[in-house]
Amino acid sequence: MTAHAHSGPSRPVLLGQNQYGKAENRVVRVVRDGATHHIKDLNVSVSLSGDMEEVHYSGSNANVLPTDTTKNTVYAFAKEYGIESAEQFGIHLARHFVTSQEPIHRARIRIEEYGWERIETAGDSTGGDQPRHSFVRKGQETRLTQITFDGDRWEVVSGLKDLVVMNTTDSEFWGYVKDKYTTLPEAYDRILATQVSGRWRFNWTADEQDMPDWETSYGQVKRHMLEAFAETYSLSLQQTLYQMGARIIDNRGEIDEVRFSLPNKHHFLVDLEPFGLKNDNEVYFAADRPYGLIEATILRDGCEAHIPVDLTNL
Ligand SMILES: O=c1[nH]c(=O)c2[nH]c(=O)[nH]c2[nH]1
Repeated sequence: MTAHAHSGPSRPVLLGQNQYGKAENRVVRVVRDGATHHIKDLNVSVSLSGDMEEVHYSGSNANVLPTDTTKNTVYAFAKEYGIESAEQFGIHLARHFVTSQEPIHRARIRIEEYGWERIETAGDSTGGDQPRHSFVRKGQETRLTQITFDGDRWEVVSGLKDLVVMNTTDSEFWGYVKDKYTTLPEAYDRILATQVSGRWRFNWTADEQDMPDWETSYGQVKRHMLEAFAETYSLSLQQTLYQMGARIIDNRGEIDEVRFSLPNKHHFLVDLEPFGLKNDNEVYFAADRPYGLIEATILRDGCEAHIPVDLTNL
């Protein structure tokens, strides 16, 4: 029996509009111009249509370019043609699928682009040859605060969430424990990216004490956090986290405790060798899950921890 057999003669079953492809290919392309890096970060969805009746009716795949191949093409083209703009990249892809595959008559490429800005560190304005490989994703983070008052003492915990940052070099991860389940290759030059969720507790507790300037404090905490992220040569996200907290404690006397929850947003180098292409730390697959989750509190010496371990409880 064929798949398009139908029960009654008066109501034939017909295949209507159909399309297929790989959706949401997350590709990050790094261009390394000496110490100055440039990045493009896209979410690319491929949808193809054409002579696809047979695969629906009988299951014959003779006209089907696998969706897996459309994914590979996205990554290979990121290397071969680069990503000048989302439009240019989409045009290359659409043209390729329609002109190289006889059964494919139409290609629709949808692309979302995530914007990034450079993290400017204090050194940038003075010296010309600062490394420039640190980025913060465009769009505002969400600023948070919690105030508690028991009629006597105040506790103010402020923070932020959804501040996304990336270093395209100066990050390694090696020398870790290896047991019989360990397969992770050691990395000597990897991307380090995270979506910062942080909380910091002010030591202002009594009305009589000078109240901090909350606006200035927030701006400076964020600045120190970003500078520490950009300037730390990282051997682990744990080390970077500690540096971010330590910079805040060292520079902001009004704060005694900082807690971070940092998802390790993994960027995997795509193997382009099957396509005869060398991936010289240029094309990455940005995985959304699973992710490592690195969390810790950094305290001023002699102070007690009050921020809850689970930041969602604050
Ligand atoms: O910075 C990292 N810390 C880890 O604990 C870890 N574990 C892992 O698999 N990759 C990483 N990266």
